Amino acid sequence: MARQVKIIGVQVKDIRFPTSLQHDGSDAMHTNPDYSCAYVILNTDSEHKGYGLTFTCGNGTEIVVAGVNAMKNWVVGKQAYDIFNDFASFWRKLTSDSQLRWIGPEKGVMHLATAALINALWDLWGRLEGKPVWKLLSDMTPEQLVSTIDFRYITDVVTEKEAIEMLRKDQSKRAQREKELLANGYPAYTTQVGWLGYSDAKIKMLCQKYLDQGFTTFKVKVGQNLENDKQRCRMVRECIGWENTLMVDANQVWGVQEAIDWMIELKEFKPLWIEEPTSPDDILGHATIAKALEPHGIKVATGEMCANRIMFKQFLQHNALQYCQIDSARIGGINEILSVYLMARKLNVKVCPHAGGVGLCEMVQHLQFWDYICLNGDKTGKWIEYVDQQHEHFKVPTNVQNAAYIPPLAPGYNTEMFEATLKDNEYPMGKVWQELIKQGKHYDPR
Ligand SMILES: C[C@H](O)[C@@H](O)CC(=O)C(=O)O
Ligand SMILES: [Mg+2]
Repeated sequence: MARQVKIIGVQVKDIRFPTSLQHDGSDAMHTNPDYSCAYVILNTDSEHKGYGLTFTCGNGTEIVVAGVNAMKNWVVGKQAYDIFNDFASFWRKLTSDSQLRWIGPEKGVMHLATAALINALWDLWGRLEGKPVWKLLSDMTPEQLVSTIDFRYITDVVTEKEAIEMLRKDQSKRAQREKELLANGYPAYTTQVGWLGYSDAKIKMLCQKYLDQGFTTFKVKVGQNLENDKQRCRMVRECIGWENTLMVDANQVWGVQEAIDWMIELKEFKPLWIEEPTSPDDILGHATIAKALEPHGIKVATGEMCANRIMFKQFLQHNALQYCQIDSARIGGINEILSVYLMARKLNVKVCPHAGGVGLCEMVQHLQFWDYICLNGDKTGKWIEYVDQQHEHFKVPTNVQNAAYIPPLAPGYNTEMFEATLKDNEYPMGKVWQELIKQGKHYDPR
């Protein structure tokens, strides 16, 4: 019989890191991000807690915090296993609250807040079972796994029955794949060389650093200035050579034709993909770009700002992406992300998770490990993004060795931050922010 563990309280904090000071995380659209998160702590009547977060870029985190506060009554007072044993129904109730859904539905701030809460629930579940989340997922029967997913709006691409069949197909291979993954890890690519605000000297130094660490796949930000993009791509190619892989990321700055024209100018650098070439909502625009760039050998990647499974469904249905970049904190947490993996598998599209942000590397690895063990079994031409930032604030940070993510063994979703981090980085009263505000050094949009 399932244990009785009651959720007795939800705390949510606005945690920010002043990354804009060094231009860490900068791109053509987000020129001054302060990597931040709405950080959720689920208190229970046991010794266990659950920790979850959703990523933000600084200002606005307080709105996501308000979103979590508006939803927390769905969780407080509930038995954790009542949620886990009928997770899809709980997820649907949370995202379909008859009043709150008007300010979504299933998108924007409310869906970020959903992700933070749902991520905390999965962390709690992993801790209660004494398993890292990737293992919790991988040990589920196909029926149990599918019972966590709300299939509303996606059965025209994948039904529950088909999902169970897909998962059953490779059930006998799970143990061998898990062993292989624990031994070799999962390939990572790095974006750390590519933030748009970095100087040439810093980019060259970082290329060498990550080459020395064994990385063979690198991503560079583009889209602000064509001549500057050419110069930086040339410089990065000179550092990493032509045998290694380069991707470029425009973070939505272009219109459709502009994206095509700009990328034809950059094709001499042989980028594998152009990421987020245009508005994240423009499915047919992405399809047009993908078609136009196909003869030039450039694929389209997107997903870090894809609002929900329905948008992903249409991107996948319309060949609007060739690399599907699920994000662990953008759509409504693991339950919804699993449905995207299932659709991508059915339609034969590669998933390469997005991880540029706080805690995203920590979380998203679990999902890709599960995909490898239970669904896909193939790592060829796939990577998990790796950015080398804010890991020191997590109790169990990512472990990337020789450009491969090594599966964590600690229970949970790797989302717990140190107490000192929460105290010092809480916005605006934490020590870090009080000092910056006093010195006038914090980001000011004016
Ligand atoms: C604002 C974030 O750093 C963003 O640039 C991340 C991103 O696009 C990526 O990692 O990809
Ligand atoms: Mg990106």
